[in-house]
Amino acid sequence: MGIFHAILRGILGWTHRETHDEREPPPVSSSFPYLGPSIGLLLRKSNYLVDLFTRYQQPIYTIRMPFTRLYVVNHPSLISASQRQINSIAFGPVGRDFGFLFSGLTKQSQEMIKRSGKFKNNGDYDKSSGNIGAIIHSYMRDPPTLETLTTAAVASLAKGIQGWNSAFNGFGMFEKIAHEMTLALTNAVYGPQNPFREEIVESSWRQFLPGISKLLLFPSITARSSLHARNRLIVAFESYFANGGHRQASAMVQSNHQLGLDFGLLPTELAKTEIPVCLALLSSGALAASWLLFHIYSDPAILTGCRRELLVLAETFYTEDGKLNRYLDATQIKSKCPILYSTLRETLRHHSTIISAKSVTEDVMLADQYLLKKGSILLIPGQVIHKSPVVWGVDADTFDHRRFVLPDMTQKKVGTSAFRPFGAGDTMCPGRHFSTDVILSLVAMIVLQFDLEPESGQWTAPTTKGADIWNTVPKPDNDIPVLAKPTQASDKVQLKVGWGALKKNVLNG
Ligand code: HEM
Repeated sequence: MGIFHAILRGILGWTHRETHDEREPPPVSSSFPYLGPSIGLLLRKSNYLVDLFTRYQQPIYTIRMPFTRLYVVNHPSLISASQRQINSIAFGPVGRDFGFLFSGLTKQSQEMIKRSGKFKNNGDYDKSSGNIGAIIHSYMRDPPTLETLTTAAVASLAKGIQGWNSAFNGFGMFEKIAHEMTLALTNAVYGPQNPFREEIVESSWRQFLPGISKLLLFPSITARSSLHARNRLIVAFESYFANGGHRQASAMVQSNHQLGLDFGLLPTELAKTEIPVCLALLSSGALAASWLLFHIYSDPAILTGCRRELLVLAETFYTEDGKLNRYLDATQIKSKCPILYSTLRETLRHHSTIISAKSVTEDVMLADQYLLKKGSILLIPGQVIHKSPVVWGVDADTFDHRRFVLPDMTQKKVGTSAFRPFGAGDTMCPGRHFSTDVILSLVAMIVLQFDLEPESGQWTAPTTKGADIWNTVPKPDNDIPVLAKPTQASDKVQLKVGWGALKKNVLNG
């Protein structure tokens, strides 16, 4: 066994040296080339890239994996350079293949989509043509669409939070927030026939997610229950479209549906194309909101600061029957509540485990310095840059809720080569404005109405060892059971939250 091990190691080491061009980024050594990094990534996930940076401190390096090279970029100037080379370093192929993998589209449907002329020669999305990515981008930057979606999501959240008085106590905080956010986001996007209103659809979604990382290797064995859950989701979306649910939905869903018809997809295949949309919509917002709540409620100074500025913003008024109410226009939170907004940005900086992944589609020199070979994958681990003392100062590792607040109480601007929770460049998350506004609205509703206390009596940050590598905000290993007590003030003054200035219908609604 020992000899076999030594021979294999020798062969792999030799292959590694012989096939590495010295103009490429320096290789980082592994006691077992090819296999060592695969195991490291499998076990340590995004933390593996942090470990390698801590050990080698390289601005860019090469990892050799079976069948591919990974170039890992850690320095802001090289990150900027890579973001400028959008033709030779593209997200599209990685994103498209990942989308195909977890949506479960048949090979035939994949070919129909690839041949549709909606992608550029390098496999990247053609933003000028209609494809799912391009459609989401266009709607998410269209102010009337954003307004309609955010209004609907905030209304749905307000309704959900109203029910907390009786139903919340004893629930896990992450689970409860995931439920409220899932309903709010999907109600906004899918309209009155939203499939996620059925409990079985929401629970199938949660059952499907952990299987995504296992889809590459023998999924029928390793991800069996996850695949069953995905089938239930596909059936739910198929009947949603068959019943005309999309006709009452957001314009984005209608355009996606039309696109599926243009591709010539059969109804079941067309239903599958909603799986990547749901993944983009649902995978990070609830986790970000929950971590934000954790930081706010575990530190009295943050809670006081956020609550105070929200109370200043909320307008008090009397209803027709003479009752005192308070109205919060959630469109104002980002600009008028600098501490809350900064705490959200710090939460994203502190917790984000984003690894931006791009395909190298032709041989290219990065910053005139490093050769990147066609067919390789370029990775930018957000965690390394988000915790870099060079970028953020000596306290880069600590949580400072005022990090983004300037002395005049405006927000500090930070470029996307340093602050990357939403990625950057051409493929920067199109849902960032929508989700930021929805998260801030939800957290404002809770902060103004409830005191959250952990059942254990002490706030302890959960570990995240089991979080999936593809997720940009990590899932905790265990939930935090909490008690939600209405604040003293909320007994006397009823709160209403809406998206937009106080309207007549709010008074009696
Ligand atoms: C806190 C919530 C969210 C976070 C942290 C987040 C983060 C990200 C990140 C890091 C990327 C990759 C960007 C890159 O590699 O350059 C991404 C892409 C994307 N996100 Fe989000 N996202 C969030 C919410 C949303 C929502 C609500 C939507 C709604 C539709 C959405 C839609 C997308 C889409 C479609 C892409 C792919 C973009 C492309 O390929 O061009 N995201 N997101």
